[in-house]
Amino acid sequence: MANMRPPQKSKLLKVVILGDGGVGKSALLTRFVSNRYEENNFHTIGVEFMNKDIVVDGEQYTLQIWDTAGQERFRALRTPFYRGSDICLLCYALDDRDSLRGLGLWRNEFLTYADVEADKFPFIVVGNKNDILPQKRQVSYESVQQWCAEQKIVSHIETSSKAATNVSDAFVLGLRQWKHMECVAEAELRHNGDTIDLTRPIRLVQRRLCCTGGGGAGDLDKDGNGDGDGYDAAMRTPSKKLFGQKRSAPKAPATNYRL
Ligand SMILES: Nc1nc2c(ncn2[C@@H]2O[C@H](COP(=O)(O)OP(=O)(O)OP(=O)(O)O)[C@@H](O)[C@H]2O)c(=O)[nH]1
Repeated sequence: MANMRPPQKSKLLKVVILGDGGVGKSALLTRFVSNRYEENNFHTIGVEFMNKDIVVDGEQYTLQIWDTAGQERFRALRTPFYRGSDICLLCYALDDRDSLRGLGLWRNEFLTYADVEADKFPFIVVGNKNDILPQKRQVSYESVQQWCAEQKIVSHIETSSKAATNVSDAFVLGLRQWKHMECVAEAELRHNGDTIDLTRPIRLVQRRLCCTGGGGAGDLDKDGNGDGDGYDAAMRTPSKKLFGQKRSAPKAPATNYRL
């Protein structure tokens, strides 16, 4: 009887993973959601998505994570799914310098089709395969840091889906960046009081928690079993954004697509 608190509502965030074919986008998603790794993955065709519930800084989130096809020939199949995104992971592989060169193109493609403002959107740069031998590395951490600075991207992390290194941290980094940008947007709204959208009173009240978070990345998994590939009720009420999204951008359909 003691613990009768009503269940906390989960915020739904749409995350899109982009990058050249073979950098390990699908492996990253599989490791994060199911804690599995497969050596021989098929190329993704179009898009696929999976859900993952996590708790960060005491708040519950459902991440709806879209894995996209990195091959150019699937461009028309993947781009319609960029709209309504909250976070974008730009991936390259540490043993493939071309995949780093491609990041700018991926970012531009995303900005075009998601219709968001570059400097107000949470991009996370993810260098995958950091388990490789040092002699196989083609991309230095420093060179990517420099590229990120030029693009005004503040979040960069190296991961390994194979060795399960920093994979959850990459998604949490995205979430924290999203939260930070929401706080900034909220502060701007307060500052320009005359432009506050009065149709969103509930959303603004919810946002009081926004800047209060602390804690580390240790509180990730809500359920621990990581099998979040189901269609969650929360998906029918995706959250609205205060930042980044340009006006009148419709949400991508919340359906279980596998093209
Ligand atoms: N060494 C190492 N290899 C990895 C890692 N992640 C993925 N790979 C390898 O890279 C291959 C490609 O991984 P995928 O996840 O299919 O790559 P993708 O980016 O989804 O590729 P597309 O579907 O074509 O866009 C896999 O078959 C693995 O062999 C990693 O962390 N370390």
